[in-house]
Amino acid sequence: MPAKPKTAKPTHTPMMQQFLKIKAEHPDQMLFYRMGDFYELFFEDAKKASELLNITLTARGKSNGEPIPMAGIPYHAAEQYLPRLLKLGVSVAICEQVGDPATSKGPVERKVARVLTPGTVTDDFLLDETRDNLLMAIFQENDAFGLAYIDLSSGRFTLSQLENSHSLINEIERLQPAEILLQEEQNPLHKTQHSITRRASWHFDGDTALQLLTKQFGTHDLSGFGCTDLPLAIVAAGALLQYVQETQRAALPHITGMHIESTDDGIVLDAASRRNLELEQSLSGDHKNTLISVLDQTATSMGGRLLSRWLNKPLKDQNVLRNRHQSVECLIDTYGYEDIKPLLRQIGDIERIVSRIALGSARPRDLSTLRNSLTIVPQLHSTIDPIDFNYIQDLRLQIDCHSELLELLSQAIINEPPALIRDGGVIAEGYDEQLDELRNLSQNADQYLLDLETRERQRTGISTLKVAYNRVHGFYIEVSRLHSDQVPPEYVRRQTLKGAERFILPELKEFEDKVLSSRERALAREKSLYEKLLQTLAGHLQPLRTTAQAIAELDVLSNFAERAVTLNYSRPELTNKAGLNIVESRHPVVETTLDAPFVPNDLVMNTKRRMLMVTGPNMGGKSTYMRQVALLVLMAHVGSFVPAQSAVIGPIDRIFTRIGAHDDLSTGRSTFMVEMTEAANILNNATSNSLVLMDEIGRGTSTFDGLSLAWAFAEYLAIQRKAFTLFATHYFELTVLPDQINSIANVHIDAVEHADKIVFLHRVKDGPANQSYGLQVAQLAGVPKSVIHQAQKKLHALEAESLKAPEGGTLPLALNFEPEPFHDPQADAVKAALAEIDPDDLTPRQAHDALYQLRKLIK
Ligand SMILES: Nc1ncnc2c1ncn2[C@@H]1O[C@H](COP(=O)(O)OP(=O)(O)OP(=O)(O)O)[C@@H](O)[C@H]1O
Repeated sequence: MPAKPKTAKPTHTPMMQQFLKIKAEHPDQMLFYRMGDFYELFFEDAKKASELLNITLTARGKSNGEPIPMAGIPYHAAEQYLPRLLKLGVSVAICEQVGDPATSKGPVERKVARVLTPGTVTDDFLLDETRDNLLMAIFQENDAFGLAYIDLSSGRFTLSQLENSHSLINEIERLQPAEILLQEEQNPLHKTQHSITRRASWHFDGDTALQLLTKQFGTHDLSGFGCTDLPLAIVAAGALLQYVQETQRAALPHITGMHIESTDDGIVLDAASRRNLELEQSLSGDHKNTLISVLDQTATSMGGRLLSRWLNKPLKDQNVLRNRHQSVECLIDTYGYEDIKPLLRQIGDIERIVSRIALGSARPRDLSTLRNSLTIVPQLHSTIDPIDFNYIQDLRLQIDCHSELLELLSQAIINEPPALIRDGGVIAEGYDEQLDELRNLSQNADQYLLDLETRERQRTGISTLKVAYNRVHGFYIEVSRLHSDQVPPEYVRRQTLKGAERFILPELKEFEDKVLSSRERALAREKSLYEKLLQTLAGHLQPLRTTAQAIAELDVLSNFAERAVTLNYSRPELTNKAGLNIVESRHPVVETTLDAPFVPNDLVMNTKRRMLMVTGPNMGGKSTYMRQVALLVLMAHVGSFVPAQSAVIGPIDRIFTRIGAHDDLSTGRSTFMVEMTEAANILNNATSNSLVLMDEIGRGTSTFDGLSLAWAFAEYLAIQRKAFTLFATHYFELTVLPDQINSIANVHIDAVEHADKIVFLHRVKDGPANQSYGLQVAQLAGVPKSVIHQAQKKLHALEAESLKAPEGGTLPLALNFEPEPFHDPQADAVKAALAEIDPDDLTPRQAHDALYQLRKLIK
């Protein structure tokens, strides 16, 4: 909730009135109000900040008789607190003192200098270098949605139009925006964990959007961007641009156009599949044991972010993918990746630096990093030169040396500049004559003062005379009280202390003015040179950005090359012939976590073998097998090599997964409901080019219902949808399906029983499994022996009954057992022994012995 200060009343101090006026303009942001060396927060903002940041809540003055809640943070600590607030989805308005306190009547003039919101920050310390920071706007009309999103720190601006809320949720899940703009009264997201900013309806207007966008891009209309038939997306883009302009309060020269994204470009992965395949986040919620944790050894943060974008948007275009695969192969063959990597490691985040240059907020170290990075480019060129492949050579051309800029930066910025331009010391000597002169003047002051001190000591004969400086009195001459009567008449007394007296000289005063003003002038000169430098650099945004993007791509490709060599991946072959033929495939993540060797497995699917019914013991490796196929297909479609000996992959349009069961508490859906919703999506949308993973569908309900549903789903997918489906199940009844439907085949994961124990072979073989080994696995898991014993009895009874069932009725389900008490063999033995004992017949000695015997039975 935004802070709601009461309307300004005359009872407020002038400063509080000023605060309330500014706060009224920023009701949705936490207002950091600068007072001297602190940012102060008042009213609700103070309470919220104290809670979120764990800072002390105090009070200042009174409002309507009540103390005003207040909390504060030192201004230099803001960089520690701001990221925490933004991460929690809180937007902040930073209000600075702009007037001079010395000359102000009443409170010093203040203005909001910056508005920081989770989706619009671009400062290094507020961003996660490994991921894009996206601001998204959504506009809804009936069931359709216009979507626009921007990564402000790269200027990448993208639009799309979506047909239903399902696609919208998928896009949000894929993009993970830091902040979402929604029209006030629209609520297409219901409960969401993303940070939402509500905007008034008039921000979502078609005409305004058109005007704003054409003005920003300097175009007559938007036809050049190919979005004229995307009216909803344009509305969203307009609302988004308006918000960015409002929060940045600066020109946005790096936002030069928009890119239209169509869901047809890539392989569609819905939100559930994205989660199930653990691409960037494991099911337990962390980064460990995810696909990206295995695949990402990129050398630059730009490369890391590009890899993440690629993984989240696998492509269908086989030409682009072949280029990537071929590039990876060339980088391996020439060992180019080995030489490129150490060079790339020395390259900074040019992409983000360029955006900060565009926004005028680049810091001195951004410029030195840019300079140091550009210095590496010639070496990078000579490493790439021998690689004889067009695609790589095109990248080389895009990576420009920017020699002019490099020279400019080398001359302008000192080697290791300070973090901020505020105190100067950034511009190098020799860059600007005037600056050098002013600096000389102030630097030579020390020598002048030493000379003056020596001269005056000689002239007055006072050997303890000193020349010194303080902020109140400026430069002065100090003489001990003992000698104060020896000072010459032109000394003007300034201050009398206990043991000393301080004087000034007209000459000293004159010098002081000159030095101090030269310092100020040097600083002002330096700041203006810095501004000019930023402006010059801003004239080269596009070529710099092209360089950054090409470096990022080269990084990802050499990363793929290195991963392929290190992890023994091979180049996939993409064909137009439907099907998958994979030899000796492995799970890219599981294989890195095992101590034992991973057992590789083959997979053959084609138009005659569209569905594989996968059976086998629990823990046998069914889920692993199915997931590894999906991951391998996905990896091939981002340009990576794959963990297999060979892989021939036909066209794939979507990957669907229905794996695992969990309650979706945020939307109030039970495990079974989640399972059925995901299954419904698959049944409705899978095509003959889709890859579908169905893992133990139906287990969330009664056996009859579950089996019937699984059966019907399998039939529908095989006959109606003709999708390439891996269907793992424990319902053995389903293994008869291949007899009825030609395109279904049975495979099973092998296991053997050895000395009463199950041994998992993890090997996929043709045909159905002959046993499920559920009890053995339960035993392995530590289920008490008595329970296993009881289960065995039930199992035998069930099997016996099922054999008696009429022909075709293989279901051992219609059995009606009387509930039986559980038997504990130990308890039975003790009971039997006790029954044997007649207490009246025992001597004390025999009773004692009997007790010992009984005790032994329960060991
Ligand atoms: N091909 C393999 N090579 C080596 N180990 C494997 C292989 N496949 C699976 N495993 C190991 O077996 C474990 C269980 O695999 P998985 O979860 O895939 O079994 P499952 O058959 O799906 O079990 P359940 O039916 O209980 O869900 C994995 O965590 C992994 O450690």
